[in-house]
Amino acid sequence: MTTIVNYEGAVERINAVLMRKFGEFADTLRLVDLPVFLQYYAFDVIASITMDRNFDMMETERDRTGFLHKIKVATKHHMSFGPFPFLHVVLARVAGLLKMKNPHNELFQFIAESVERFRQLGSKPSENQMSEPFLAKLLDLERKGKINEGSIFSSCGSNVIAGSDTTAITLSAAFYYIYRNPIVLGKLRDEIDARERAGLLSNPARFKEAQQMPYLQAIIKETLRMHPAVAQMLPREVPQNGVLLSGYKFPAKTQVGISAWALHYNPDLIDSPRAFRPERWLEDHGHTLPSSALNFAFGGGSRICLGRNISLLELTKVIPEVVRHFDIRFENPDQPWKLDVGWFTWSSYKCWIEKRKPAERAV
Ligand code: HEM
Repeated sequence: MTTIVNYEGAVERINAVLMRKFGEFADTLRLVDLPVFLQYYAFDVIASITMDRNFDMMETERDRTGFLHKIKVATKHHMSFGPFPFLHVVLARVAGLLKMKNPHNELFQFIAESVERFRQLGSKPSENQMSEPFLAKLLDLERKGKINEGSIFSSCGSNVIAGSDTTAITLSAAFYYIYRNPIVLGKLRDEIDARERAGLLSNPARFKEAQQMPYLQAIIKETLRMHPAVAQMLPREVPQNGVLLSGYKFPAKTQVGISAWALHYNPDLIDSPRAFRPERWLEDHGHTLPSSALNFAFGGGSRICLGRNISLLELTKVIPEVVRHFDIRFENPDQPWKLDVGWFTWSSYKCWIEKRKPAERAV
């Protein structure tokens, strides 16, 4: 987590844009497609952390680069053909014959421009950068001969592809659950206001301060349990000599795995799995803490998500800021959100953003 705090400046800069845009939405009474807008946010923030540049998606309120759409198309493709890896070779040949472009070409172009810019700057962060971007660290490793240019491209590309939709989906779920549950919203606001009064919460919240807020952290855990962004089974290959799992013997090279959704909603592991109850993660609640198996949104073992701490930095910083200053009113409060399940579990809902009334703030 210590290295992650290096990226706090980048997150703060992008959060300031989000807060300004929310203010504009409130002033103009706009009905907002929040999950889509949060995708713009997540793309801008991960690009800023990685390359000290952003895609200006929030400012322009559109998928300016087309990356968002292309990543969605690519993940739908992986969803359909992932279980049949041999088909990738055939499809890649067909795409080549049809002269179809790689959907990630523009992203690699964007990365190439950023690498070039950093090389010219001598890897120095720009003036308004409070912290060292990920790319500067990669170029440093390259200079020391530890990685090559291919690794720089794949690392920056992975950050954007793996770290944008996932974080946006989790944030959309967090706001959905918080604002659909007035008791949860009230408790979080009490925590925020009390900390602010005690001088323990800056404006905007520092990561270290918000990490010390038990209810906020319980909300993040419960959101990741209720709505893991990756819906697919996370596959692993059984090693030589096979393996015994739950009394079943699996031979070497068998693909085994589980989806976080199957685990997180397993009634043998958790009471009322469909209820959003952050309290279940709080130790002083007189019950046993949930099993660590219910913490599988980032996967596990040697292939566990490499960006989990970055996304926890983003969630921990942005949720209290929004809740402190804004209310959310849903277009269809009596209907559940719509879900689009593929590789990821995208959600869809519209809402009005409203400024929180000063009288409600006990500060
Ligand atoms: C809430 C947000 C996120 C969720 C729910 C999430 C979820 C996941 C999951 C389920 C995996 C597969 C793990 C496994 O097979 O055990 C994964 C892998 C990965 N994630 Fe994330 N992720 C998130 C954010 C990020 C961010 C922000 C980044 C980059 C900055 C990132 C980078 C990666 C990478 C590089 C891998 C591949 C790791 C490997 O195969 O060794 N993720 N993520």
